[in-house]
Amino acid sequence: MKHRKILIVEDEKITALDLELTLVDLGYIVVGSAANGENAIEMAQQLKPDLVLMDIHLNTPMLGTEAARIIVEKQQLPVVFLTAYTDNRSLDAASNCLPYGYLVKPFEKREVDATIRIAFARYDADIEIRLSEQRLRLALDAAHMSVWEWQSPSTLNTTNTAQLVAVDPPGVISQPLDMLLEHIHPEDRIAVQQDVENSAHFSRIIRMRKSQQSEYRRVELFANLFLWSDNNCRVVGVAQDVDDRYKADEKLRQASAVFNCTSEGIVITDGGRKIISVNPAFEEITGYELSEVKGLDPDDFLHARRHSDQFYPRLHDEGKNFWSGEIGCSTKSGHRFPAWEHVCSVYDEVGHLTNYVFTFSDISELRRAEKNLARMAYLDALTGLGNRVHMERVLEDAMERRDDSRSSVAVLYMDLDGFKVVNDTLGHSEGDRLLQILAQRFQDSVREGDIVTRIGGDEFVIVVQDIESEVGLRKMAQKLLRAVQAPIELNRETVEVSVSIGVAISKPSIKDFDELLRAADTALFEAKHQGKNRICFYDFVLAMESGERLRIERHLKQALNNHELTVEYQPLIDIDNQRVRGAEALCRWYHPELGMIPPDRFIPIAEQSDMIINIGAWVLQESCRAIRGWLDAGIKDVSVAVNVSVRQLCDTSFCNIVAAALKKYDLDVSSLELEITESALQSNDRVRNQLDQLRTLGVRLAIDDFGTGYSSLSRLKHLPIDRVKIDRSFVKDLPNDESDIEICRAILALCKVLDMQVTAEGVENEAQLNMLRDMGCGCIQGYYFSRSLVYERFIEWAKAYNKIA
Ligand SMILES: Nc1nc2c(ncn2[C@@H]2O[C@H](COP(=O)(O)O[C@H]3[C@@H](O)[C@H](n4cnc5c(=O)[nH]c(N)nc54)O[C@@H]3COP(=O)(O)O)[C@@H](O)[C@H]2O)c(=O)[nH]1
Repeated sequence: MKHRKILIVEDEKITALDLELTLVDLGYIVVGSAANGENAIEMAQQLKPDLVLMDIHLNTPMLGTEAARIIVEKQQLPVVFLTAYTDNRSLDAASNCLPYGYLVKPFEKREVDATIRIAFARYDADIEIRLSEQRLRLALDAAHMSVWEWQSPSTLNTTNTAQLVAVDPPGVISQPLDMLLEHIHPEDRIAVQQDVENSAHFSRIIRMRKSQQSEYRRVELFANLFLWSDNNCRVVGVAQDVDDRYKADEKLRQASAVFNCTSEGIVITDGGRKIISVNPAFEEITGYELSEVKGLDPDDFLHARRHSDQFYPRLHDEGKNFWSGEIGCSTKSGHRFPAWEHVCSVYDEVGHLTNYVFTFSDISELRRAEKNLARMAYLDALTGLGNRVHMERVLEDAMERRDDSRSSVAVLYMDLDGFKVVNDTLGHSEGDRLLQILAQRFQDSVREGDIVTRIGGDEFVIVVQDIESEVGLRKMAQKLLRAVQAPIELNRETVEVSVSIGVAISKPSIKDFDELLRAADTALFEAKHQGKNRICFYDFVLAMESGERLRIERHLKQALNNHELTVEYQPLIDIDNQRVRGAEALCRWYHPELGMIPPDRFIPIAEQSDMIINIGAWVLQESCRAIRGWLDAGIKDVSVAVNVSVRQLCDTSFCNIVAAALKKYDLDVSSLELEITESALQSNDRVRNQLDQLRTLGVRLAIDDFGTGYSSLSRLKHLPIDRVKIDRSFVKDLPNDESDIEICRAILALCKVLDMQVTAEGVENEAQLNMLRDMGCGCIQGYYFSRSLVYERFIEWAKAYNKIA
């Protein structure tokens, strides 16, 4: 206690000297003596005393209390005031400096000693408290904690000004509770208020923010309620910023939920791949429990094949730290399943491998679905047969194999005859039913290795591999013909259809499957052309014809532009008045190199593309131009019959084309007749609509080649038809063939009832003419009268005929 340094501040020199002597006598060191406040502040800084004895009433501009305040503020030195008398103002000012004692002049030595000793003792205790507070503050700071204190909880309400002392690094926050509550998230405020009012001890995590601008952070409040000795209640607690921990916990909780609830199996191992943990999905998928696999390497029991020795080292070397891929896995019962697995390595903060995480899912379902999809991609949904893609695959494979073994492959290309009629008349569901029944019949008719496919609409292709002989193939095709011919029982009706079959056998000259298929298609085309319901094999002649077809197709595109087409007119004779009643317009093609190409060669080719639309429109124009010319040349009451293909009728602008041609040449609608084949009439609704429109326009319609198609005589009455043309095949053998006679008679009789006119075509001799006239046929066309004539020749011919007749 002694040898402590003391600074005396006293303006009365004698008092100062007396005090100094007393202090020295008591064993203290007097470091200096100041007579005014300014000196005192300076000396306190330079001499660094342990205590200042300060006269309250310095007789200088700066008061002792003011000088003491500055010294305490700057140096936190203990101050003891010296005073001879004390007024209240001086005492209040002195109290604000928190002095460590008062000495009243004149001093008693013992009193001086006691006061200074007490002052030092208190000061030392304060230092201790300050140090411990500092330590606490540092500890709180390190723990992200604040201390808060609040008095009188019994009077708590938000307007209460009770003080809350929060030690919040770096400083102490002191604010009323309602202000503090403002910093608490609205949803947490009531709970905090209730805790403070009602609980002796509580802890709670709340959301709090430092200012309006800052974000809410999670803070954990701990508090205890104390009853102070003055009977006041206090709540004292700490608030710890746990936001980072809370977020980390939240992530852990989420990770744990994923771990427990995901449908993917998860295995966590240590760095040596010994299993530490597995999730419920792992147990569900594999049937193993954790206790059974703990400490095992997944490669030892889960993976059907171990990862290679390089696999794990490569995982680290490549720096990706994860791998994904398909792998075979086994369950506890030995069942194998395909799995999609992710392997991920985990490192600590210094880069040491600590864990592996394996996640995997059973992808058996996916693989099954993929297989089904693939199957569906090759399957015709309606019939269950393979589809075009399947057929092409099979054929391609078979052709490739043929290269190895020199065996042959055959394709039977089949197209139903008359399927459209069934579809249009009985409806699509009956059409579908028919296709299903026939698909089954085809299946039943072939051998096991033969592949039956439906490649679209009513087209079927059968691929026959390793064929033994052409004879066997022919037999097979005939069997198929018969299978189709047998009556088919649908839901509403029993129907009969037939099929045309084109057959092609692979030859060394046929390079690929596409070519083989084209060959079969060419043969099919020929089968249709020859009258349907038959088999046609692709051979040399057909190859030539097909080559010719390609040539025609190529040249035909230019024929119209190159003015190679012309129209000729074959007279139609009215038997009753023996006059020319008109002509049929017949298209001719004179190619500069290929020569004259007859219409039955190029028209079917034009009909396979839109070329027929342009050619047909051109023939119509020419025909109208011809009528106008004949009228102007004085040949009255003639009309022209123009052939119209089904493709033209499907073209929605056809009616307008007809109307425009008539208008252009100022013709009456009666001067035009359109000839439509029976099959065109049965095509589809679009065609029927066009025919109705043409009818409304006033154009007359005729059925060409009647009897060769599918129209029954009884169906005639439902068709928008004015004239029927008896096909020349029924005329050819008149007057000798009984059945032809019957057919012609029946057609004529029915047309009479239905009030339809009749033309017989292909009349080549007088006997045919006489018989048809006797049967009541009104109009005749044929070589007997004339072949087709060019426009100018027709004028001469018609004038001459009318004169003679
Ligand atoms: N869509 C279109 N089709 C057309 C057009 N021009 C012609 N054709 C069709 O081409 C087919 C063949 O016609 P073509 O070689 O002209 O033969 C016609 C006549 O020459 C022939 N005929 C006439 N009388 C006799 C005869 O006494 N004997 C005999 N052997 N043949 C004869 O008949 C054909 C006319 O037949 P049709 O049309 O059925 O009345 C033919 O199908 C034409 O329709 C065209 O511009 N568009």
